[in-house]
Amino acid sequence: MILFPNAKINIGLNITERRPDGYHNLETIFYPIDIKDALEVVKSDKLSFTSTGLEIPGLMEDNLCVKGYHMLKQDYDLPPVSIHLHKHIPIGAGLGGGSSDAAFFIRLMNDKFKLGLSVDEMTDYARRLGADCAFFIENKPVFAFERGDEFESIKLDLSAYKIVLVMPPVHVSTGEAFRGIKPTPVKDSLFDLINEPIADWKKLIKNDFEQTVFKNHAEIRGIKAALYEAGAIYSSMSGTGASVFGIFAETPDLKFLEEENQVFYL
Ligand SMILES: C[C@](O)(CO)[C@H](O)COP(=O)(O)OP(=O)(O)OC[C@H]1O[C@@H](n2ccc(N)nc2=O)[C@H](O)[C@@H]1O
Ligand SMILES: Nc1ncnc2c1ncn2[C@@H]1O[C@H](COP(=O)(O)OP(=O)(O)OP(=O)(O)O)[C@@H](O)[C@H]1O
Repeated sequence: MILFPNAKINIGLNITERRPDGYHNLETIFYPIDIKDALEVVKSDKLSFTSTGLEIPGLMEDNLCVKGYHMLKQDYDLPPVSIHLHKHIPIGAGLGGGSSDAAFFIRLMNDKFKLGLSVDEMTDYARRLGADCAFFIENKPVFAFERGDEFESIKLDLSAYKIVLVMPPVHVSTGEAFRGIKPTPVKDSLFDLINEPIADWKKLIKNDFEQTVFKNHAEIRGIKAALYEAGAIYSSMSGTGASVFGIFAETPDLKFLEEENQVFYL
């Protein structure tokens, strides 16, 4: 069975308080985008994981798909499987690529082996693999809060716009981005601000990680400025970075960025 895990962007990201468990409460809007991996799982005589495409850092057993298999195996009588992942979603990009693979793995195993898991049960399993994973079970635009794994539905459709995603040759780890963050309670919730006209988002909707990540990575700040100069209605770093997206009325000419960066016209 083959599925195509997609990436996400964060529209707004406010870190509101530090939690006793060492995580942070935050507010963000998760929005699915059309940059995808390919994930295949077949029955096998032993568990294996292989990948092609982008090199995935870390050991095979640390891959979130393999962690997902061992997690489900504790509760279900699963046969060994061969997992193959073709990695296309940029890594360490703030695009949730690994988290998406993990969530799609849960969805695929539920279908393939008829585990009978509900959406809520799959979401609970996904939460255990990472704060970003749960969103990808339902995989639709949502307002997320707490660790980023509790959701309120929203109506948000950006299909009338052109979204461009720029990925510089830089890797920002989630842990690095959280270091130096000062949690700040929000005055106006993103749940309300997202309903404001998109032309007002530039002054209303912020990503708190920009203040810490831009300090060490001026090139990421530069990309955001370049997207606004190219006519973006709204631009922001996604998640903990390093990718930056721009929302345009028409497809912009960003050839000057394509030399040093991966540019995705979505
Ligand atoms: C910040 C976001 O990128 C927004 O999309 C995500 O919530 C991060 O989700 P993620 O990459 O799945 O993060 P995890 O792998 O769960 O956590 C990595 C590290 O990020 C920090 N972390 C993550 C999420 C969160 N709400 N608070 C945190 O403090 C913790 O130090 C944690 O050990
Ligand atoms: N299937 C996977 N794909 C990519 N990375 C994975 C995977 N499984 C585990 N990882 C590990 O997770 C780390 C972060 O991966 P990911 O690409 O999800 O980060 P990200 O795009 O910054 O996501 P986020 O928005 O959640 O911060 C990688 O450096 C890698 O070591």
